[in-house]
Amino acid sequence: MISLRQLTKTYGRGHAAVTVLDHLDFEVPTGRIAAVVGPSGAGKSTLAQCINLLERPTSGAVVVNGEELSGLPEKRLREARRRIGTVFQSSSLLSRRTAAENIALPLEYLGVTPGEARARVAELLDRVGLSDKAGHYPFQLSGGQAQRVGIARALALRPSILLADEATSGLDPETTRSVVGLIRQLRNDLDLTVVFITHEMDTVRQVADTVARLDHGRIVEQGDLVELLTSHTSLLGRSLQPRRGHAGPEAGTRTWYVTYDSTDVPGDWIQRLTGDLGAVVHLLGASVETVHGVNTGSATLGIGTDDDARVHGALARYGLSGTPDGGGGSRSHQFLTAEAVLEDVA
Ligand SMILES: Nc1ncnc2c1ncn2[C@@H]1O[C@H](COP(=O)(O)OP(=O)(O)OP(=O)(O)O)[C@@H](O)[C@H]1O
Repeated sequence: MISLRQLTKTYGRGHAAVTVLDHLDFEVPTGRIAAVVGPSGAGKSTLAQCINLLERPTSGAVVVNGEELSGLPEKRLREARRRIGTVFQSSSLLSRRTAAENIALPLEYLGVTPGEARARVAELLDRVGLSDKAGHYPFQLSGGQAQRVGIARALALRPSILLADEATSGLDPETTRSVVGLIRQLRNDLDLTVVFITHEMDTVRQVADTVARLDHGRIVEQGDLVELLTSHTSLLGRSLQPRRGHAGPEAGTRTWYVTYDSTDVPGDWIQRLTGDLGAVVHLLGASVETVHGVNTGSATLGIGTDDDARVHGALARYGLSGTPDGGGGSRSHQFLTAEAVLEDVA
């Protein structure tokens, strides 16, 4: 488990002082993957550096499995860092070392014997599916393979916490999916606690158990991923929904923005809604996906009735909530982009 207690980081002094993390409280139980999202400048990188103890917090505590690491003297801090493995954005491999030699680096610093290091590196290469790339140099690896080597290196010293700082940023969607799958697999196998810092909402939906939104140096909203995705009142949940466009309405219909507001929306809800309302229901756009076994998503409909109360009632019957276009819905009821929602709240 990792626990951040009243974590504060201030750069500079006096009039020039900037408080980037402001008495932030955050906890990730053992074996869970917590995504941290937030707008540019919210303090995500600073948070990552305080978690892996590359930066000392100005005040507050970083506690791992009950032990406060942030207050340790320098020598013990070096040892404490071993409990937190970090994967960075560009895997930051040394170009003159092979994949195996890069993974061995933390073991060499620790003074592990060459024989032990070889065995551990072979095991780690196997875990990340790259046993056949041991002798390859970084320029001979794809972006996804390099990131896998970075993950293996982060795990070399058997940390209990894995910190991923924009670890999939810059990777294509297919490679991201495979790296995310690996992280979830490693979490399962090694009971890792994972803090996954990212600005990519699509990745959050694939990787996270829980999501926290950082803003102005504090966690301002957090929750279980599926609960957030099925809550029409959560701005964070809305910002997690995929972005999409939709077709224009046909004459005689009104546009409705509909979200899955329950974990058991029936698959044939559009058909049932049409029957209930006795009116046309045109599908103008939709994005539905299964997240951790639950169907979540949103749709834009053109509905051929002006009886809003009946539409609200019918939607609620199937675990959906909706807002008609121009029907007094606030901006937050429309499908905003992730950035717009995050800025809206800022
Ligand atoms: N060493 C430093 N000295 C002074 N200010 C800093 C320092 N590092 C970061 N900051 C300031 O802290 C704030 C948060 O920066 P940080 O890089 O943590 O945000 P971020 O959420 O990671 O942003 P992005 O998504 O754009 O990378 C910014 O206003 C930045 O200028």
